Amino acid sequence: MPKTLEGQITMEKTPSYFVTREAPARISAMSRDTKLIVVVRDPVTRAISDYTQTLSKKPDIPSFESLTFKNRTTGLIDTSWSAIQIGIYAKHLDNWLQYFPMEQILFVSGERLISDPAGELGRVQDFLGLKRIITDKHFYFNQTKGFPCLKKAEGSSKPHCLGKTKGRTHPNIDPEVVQRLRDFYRPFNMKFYQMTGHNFGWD
Ligand SMILES: Nc1ncnc2c1ncn2[C@@H]1O[C@H](COP(=O)(O)OS(=O)(=O)O)[C@@H](OP(=O)(O)O)[C@H]1O
Repeated sequence: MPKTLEGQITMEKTPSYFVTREAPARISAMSRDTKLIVVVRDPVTRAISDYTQTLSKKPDIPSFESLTFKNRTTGLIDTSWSAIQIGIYAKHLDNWLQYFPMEQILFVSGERLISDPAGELGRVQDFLGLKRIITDKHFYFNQTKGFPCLKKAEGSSKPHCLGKTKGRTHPNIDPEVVQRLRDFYRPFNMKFYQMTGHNFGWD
């Protein structure tokens, strides 16, 4: 990490840190004051999104339904499949809480980032002790993309949406499998709401 001067904030973005066992100890050893921001979304949608991304690179992989189960007949979920494992947020958070207090971690709702991007970024700015510079007036809803986009990209006067790899159409998944996954995640989600003091409304 580069040295941070007075009045500067250094940011680093690596999604996999949240689920990497060694990351909290290493980051804490570097700086105990580090603030951590994690974007979380409904773990079932997250798993399907994860699968959709892999499918776009390797079209020959087995179906989502077959990867979900260790044994489809008994309904035993394959928790070693990373698409499933990553969504057990309470377990990963437990690991971080061994090194960082809850006050240093902000969980951003992926759902609200879409429905109210300025509101969610308001929380981020407050958490970082920044003035609320980014507000509603910076966004518009792009009907073609189906997502909020920036009215002007940084250093440009043109609107800017996220790229093609963000906001892909998900495949249809057998509703029974989706329900089984909802049942699987419910207790972990409840624990996560308790730990964060925030109901993300996934159930
Ligand atoms: N404004 C806006 N525009 C487009 N997409 C948006 C936006 N806000 C949030 N999202 C959601 O971001 C999801 C992809 O982000 P990821 O961090 O998973 O992408 S990546 O894994 O780093 O490629 C992506 O997930 P999918 O819909 O599953 O593709 C989007 O739902």
